[in-house]
Amino acid sequence: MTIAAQLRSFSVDIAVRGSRQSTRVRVLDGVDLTVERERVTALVGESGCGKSMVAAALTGLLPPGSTVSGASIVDGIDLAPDDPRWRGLRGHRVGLVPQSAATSFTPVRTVGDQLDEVVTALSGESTPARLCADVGLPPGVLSKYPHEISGGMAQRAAVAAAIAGRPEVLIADEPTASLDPVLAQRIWHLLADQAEAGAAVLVVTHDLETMRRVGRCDSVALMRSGRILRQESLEAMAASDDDYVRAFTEPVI
Ligand SMILES: Nc1ncnc2c1ncn2[C@@H]1O[C@H](COP(=O)(O)OP(=O)(O)OP(=O)(O)O)[C@@H](O)[C@H]1O
Repeated sequence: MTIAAQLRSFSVDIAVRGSRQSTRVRVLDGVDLTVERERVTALVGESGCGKSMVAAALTGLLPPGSTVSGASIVDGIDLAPDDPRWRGLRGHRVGLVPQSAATSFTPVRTVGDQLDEVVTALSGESTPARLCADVGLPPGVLSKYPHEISGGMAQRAAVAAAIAGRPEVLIADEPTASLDPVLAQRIWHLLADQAEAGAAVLVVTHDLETMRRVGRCDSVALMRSGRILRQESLEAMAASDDDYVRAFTEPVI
């Protein structure tokens, strides 16, 4: 298996502005994580432990003014947060399904126009209609504005946009958060298909159960307080008798 993206001893401090002065807060603290090609890796952990920051670190989208140490390596390149090469990588080599899918679309243009723009910009082989079909969206969605579709539909449209360029690394931040179980399974299958086609897929999720049922969870990285506690197979993790670990695996195994 080949590593497609990696964080090595990666720490991030972000500036938090108070009413009088700003302070720096450590949000990632020596994170080690590997995301391999042809595999689906789940990133789990309690709320606020830093999962979205990991997604941001691997897509060059950390908050402005962040100070980092360690390495964030994508496609073999060690990239600082302000490296201009991120622009060329995003979409083509690294795709992101953001946590706030609905707000990732501009409100003033139709979903179809925006997907069309993404396909053109990325020289993608698919079409907006085919991408919609892939993620289980009815074709009528293409003529709608983002405020006219449900949160779950926006979520699927965001997945469609992220896979338009067939990125080698696909990072999805809670892609099934506002979906019913049937649609959630469909999205998991879709992500598994991307891995099957060779992509390295990292999914931030609280839904290991559906992931396991779909049968595609090759590795689980467990976070707490800005650190990765362990990264291993779901079965290996389930064998742990640590209370924090069991809280994530017990409902699943
Ligand atoms: N823009 C910001 N300003 C200040 N603090 C932030 C900002 N974004 C995130 N944080 C803090 O960074 C830490 C990590 O946040 P992050 O969103 O990565 O957590 P998470 O594990 O994804 O949480 P959740 O599961 O609730 O989405 C948290 O303590 C959060 O409060």
